[in-house]
Amino acid sequence: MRPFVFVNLAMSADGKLSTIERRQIKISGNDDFSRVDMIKSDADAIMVGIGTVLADNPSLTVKSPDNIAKRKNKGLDQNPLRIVIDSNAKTPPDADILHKGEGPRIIAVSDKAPQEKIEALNEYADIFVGGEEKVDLETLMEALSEYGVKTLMVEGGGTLIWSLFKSGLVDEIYTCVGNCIIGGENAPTPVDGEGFIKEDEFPKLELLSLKKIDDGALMRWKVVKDKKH
Ligand SMILES: NC(=O)C1=CN([C@@H]2O[C@H](COP(=O)(O)OP(=O)(O)OC[C@H]3O[C@@H](n4cnc5c(N)ncnc54)[C@H](O)[C@@H]3O)[C@@H](O)[C@H]2O)C=CC1
Ligand SMILES: Nc1nc(O)c(N)c(N[C@@H]2O[C@H](COP(=O)(O)O)[C@@H](O)[C@H]2O)n1
Repeated sequence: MRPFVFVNLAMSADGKLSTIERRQIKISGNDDFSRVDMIKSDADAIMVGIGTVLADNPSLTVKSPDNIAKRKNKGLDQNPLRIVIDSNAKTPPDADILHKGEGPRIIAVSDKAPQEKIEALNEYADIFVGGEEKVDLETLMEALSEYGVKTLMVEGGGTLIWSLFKSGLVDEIYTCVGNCIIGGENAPTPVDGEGFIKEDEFPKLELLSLKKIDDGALMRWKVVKDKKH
């Protein structure tokens, strides 16, 4: 058993998540930010990689008072469970994700994470330990399911999204294409990592919807399971 996993990302018209300096930038507009807040507030949990925490210092909180009120009325915490994939326990103890907003957090580390760093983070978050070098995402998903997580939103970055696709752990992906060009051959893209080589390994997608949003476009894709092309 694992949660339903959907990725949400914003990329430039030339397919970049950020600049070569990995600096956080606004790619999508206000309507998209409202949409993201809504789907985040409907999710049981939200996940990012440590690369994103170090680059952007996100809080991953629900921002709109209406969305917060809706969660509270359902008896939920103000924010979904926030999860960082962090093999070496490098999350800074003063990171916004650990301090801003109410609600539980999990830092997922691998067996090689230093014990003293785990203990420091354990003051603010539960710790999941699994995987020799990198976090074992499959085992983590099973643990999240047992924890009651039915829907999991993944906010990036490209390295984590690659691992999830490689392990067949993505069900849907929202791609917001903003009206800008970033460029840079080493700038992060939605799916980085090693990349698939053979055509029959490419995850196949079905387009569920396509619409204009702000001055860009929003696509919602379903990952087609067990179909090779
Ligand atoms: N435009 C957008 O929607 C978003 C953009 N970003 C951008 O993405 C960039 C950060 O992305 P990345 O550097 O790719 O970092 P990332 O956020 O994908 O984190 C990857 C890191 O997680 C750790 N990790 C542990 N276990 C892992 C596993 N099993 N699989 C994969 N990673 C594992 C590794 O240390 C790895 O380097 C930043 O520039 C950020 O601004 C991030 C989120 C959303
Ligand atoms: N959906 C979306 N659109 C953009 O234009 C973006 N730049 C991002 N970036 C990611 O969203 C996260 C926001 O964190 P906060 O909760 O607002 O602190 C952060 O991880 C950015 O990388 N997303």
